[in-house]
Amino acid sequence: MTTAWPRYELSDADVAALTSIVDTVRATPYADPRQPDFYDRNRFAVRQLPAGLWEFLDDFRHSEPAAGCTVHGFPVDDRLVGPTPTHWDAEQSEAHVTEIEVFLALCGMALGEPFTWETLQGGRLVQNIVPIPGDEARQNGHGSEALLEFHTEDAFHPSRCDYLLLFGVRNEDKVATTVASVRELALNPADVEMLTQRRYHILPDDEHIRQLTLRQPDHPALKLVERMRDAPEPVAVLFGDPARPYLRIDLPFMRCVGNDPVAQRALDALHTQLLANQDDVVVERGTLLIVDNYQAVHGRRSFRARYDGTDRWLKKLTVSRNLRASTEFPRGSRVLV
Ligand SMILES: NC(=[NH2+])NCCC[C@H](N)C(=O)O
Ligand SMILES: O=C(O)CCC(=O)C(=O)O
Ligand SMILES: [Fe+2]
Repeated sequence: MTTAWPRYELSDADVAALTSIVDTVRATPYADPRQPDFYDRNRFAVRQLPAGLWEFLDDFRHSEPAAGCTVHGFPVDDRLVGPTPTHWDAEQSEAHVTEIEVFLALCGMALGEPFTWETLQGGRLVQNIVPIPGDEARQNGHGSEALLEFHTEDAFHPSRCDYLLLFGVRNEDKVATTVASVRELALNPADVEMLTQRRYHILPDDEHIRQLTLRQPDHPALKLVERMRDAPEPVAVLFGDPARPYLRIDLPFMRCVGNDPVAQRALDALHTQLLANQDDVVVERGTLLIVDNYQAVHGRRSFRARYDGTDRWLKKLTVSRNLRASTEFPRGSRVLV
C-alpha cells in the first residue's frame, strides 16, 4: 500500500470480550444481523465493545484521518463456515457465520446506522460477496474475470452509505480490493471546476434493477430505481469543502449531461489520477476493511473463480451517519429504496 492506513489489531482480551458479547447477542430473540430489528434491539451491545476497538472506530468516524482503515484478528475457523456458496442466496446457515455477522454488525453500529436497499439481496442487511457462475464479466460484487472498476458504493443514490464494511470469511487466493482516495489527487484547477458542477448523470448499477426484475418484477422499489435510471438528476463529482472535497463517481454507470467534452476530459483526468494512486488491500480471512465512501472509491482485481466451495467470500455491510436525512423513507426504516 502507498498509504499507511489506521490499523487495529484485536488483542487476546479483545477477542475474549467480543466472543462473550457475541454469545450474549446470539441468545436474544433478535440475533440475526440480516434483519433490521437486530440493530434496534441490540444497542446495549455496542456499549460493551472493547474500549480500544470502540475508540479506534470512533476516531475513524470523527476525525476522518484516512479513506480507509482495517481491523485484524477476529477469529474465523475455516472448517466451521461451510463451503463458499455459489450464489448470494445459497449459503448454509452455519452458526459460526452468524457470529461473524454479529461482529461485523457491531462494528457497523459503532460507526452509525446500518441499512440496505429493497433492491439488493432480498433486503438483507449483511450481504454476501461471492463469485457467481454466469456473472464473471459483470460490474457487480459477483464478477470475477472482469476487473471491478472504481466506484462509490451506490453513487447514484442521495442516501448512499458513509461507510462500506467488508469482512473476509475466505480469501485463499488473496484477491485484492482496490481503493483510491480523493485526498491523494493532484488535479488541475480547470478540471476541479468542471467536476464541482452538476454536469454528470450517475445511473443505478445493474444489480439494483436486475435482482428484482428476476425475482419480484412487481416490487414497487423497481419502479423507483428505473425512474432514477431513466431520468437521473445531474450531479457534481466533487462536493463539500473545496479544500477537502468529497467525491461521488461510478465510472461504468455515468455519463456527462449532454455532449460535454470538457466535462468528460475532467472525468478522465480524475480517473487517471485515481488509478495512479490506488492501493491493493487484501481482505483476508478475519480482516475487516472499512472504506469511507465519501473519501474513497473502491473496486476489485480480476480473478479466476473455481466454484468448488473454496472461492473468495466476503461479508458486506453499509452504514449511514444519518438515516434521518433520507426523509422519503418511513422513520426508522433500514431498508431503503
Ligand atoms: N460500478 C458499480 N457500481 N458496480 C457494482 C457495485 C456492486 C453492486 N451494487 C452489487 O451489489 O453487486
Ligand atoms: O469484492 C470486493 O472487494 C469489492 C466488491 C464491491 O465493490 C461491492 O460488492 O460493492
Ligand atoms: Fe462496491
